[in-house]
Amino acid sequence: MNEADPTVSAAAESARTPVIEIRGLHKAYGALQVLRGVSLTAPRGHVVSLIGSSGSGKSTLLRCCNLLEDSQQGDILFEGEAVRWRGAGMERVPADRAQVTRLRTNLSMVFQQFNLWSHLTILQNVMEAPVQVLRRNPAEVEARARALLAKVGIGDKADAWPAQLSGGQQQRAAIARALCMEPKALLLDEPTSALDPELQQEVVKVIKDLAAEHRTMLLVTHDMRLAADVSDHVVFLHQGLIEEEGPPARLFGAPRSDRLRQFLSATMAE
Ligand SMILES: Nc1ncnc2c1ncn2[C@@H]1O[C@H](COP(=O)(O)OP(=O)(O)OP(=O)(O)O)[C@@H](O)[C@H]1O
Repeated sequence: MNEADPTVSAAAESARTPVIEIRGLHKAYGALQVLRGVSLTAPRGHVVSLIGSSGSGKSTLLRCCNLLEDSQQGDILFEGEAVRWRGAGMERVPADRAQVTRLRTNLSMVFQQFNLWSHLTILQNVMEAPVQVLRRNPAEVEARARALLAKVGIGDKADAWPAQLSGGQQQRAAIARALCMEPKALLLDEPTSALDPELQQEVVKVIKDLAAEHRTMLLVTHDMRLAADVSDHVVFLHQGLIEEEGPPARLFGAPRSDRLRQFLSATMAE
């Protein structure tokens, strides 16, 4: 690499900048403190999984990342750029609507319940936001949407309605929809939890393929095998704090905290 070339060093610097960085995040719903000072980093091309008991704050943390939820304290950085706030504490809200839009369109979310629009076909679902929100060329978006539907194995369902698809197919359509925004990262909130075990595997395969392509992903999951298989880094949350984190082999193979050991043995026993 030519260090003297400013374009080369700028590209290298940008590759090193995490897509998402959270520093000391606090979030409460009224009197309920859900996040109590959480920091995490999603480096470019890495998969970071959030695990923990029900109610530990995993989904809330994910939703705070793309500002679907407000937070009262702490920093959220997207590609090194800190979210700007106005107000403080329970009054704190993002100050810059354009920044919020930029962040949301670059951090595409996949929900547990798919959230496809029932009045649109599968192809229309995938094309809707790039065309209507990003104002991209419809013909180019359609070509990309069809390629993505083929990639997730439902190329023949483009003209079907969501209700005509199985849960696994709907979730794969939702992943294609998220990818069609050409986001910098995918935020996946328990993408397999609403599915029967045999349908989970279809979605697991797609997520593994995306991990193999080095897509940046933040994944909330109760599926420890999935977390172990796809993650570069696993974060165990307990009551709104990070109890333990590390590479999956270490975290699952040699957990250090009693709480993580208990959580893993209870989860494996299910
Ligand atoms: N909109 C809300 N209003 C009030 N309380 C909420 C809201 N959303 C979540 N909570 C509470 O915040 C806590 C954390 O919820 P969250 O969904 O983040 O947990 P989780 O770790 O993702 O749980 P699960 O694995 O069951 O999805 C829970 O006690 C939950 O009841």
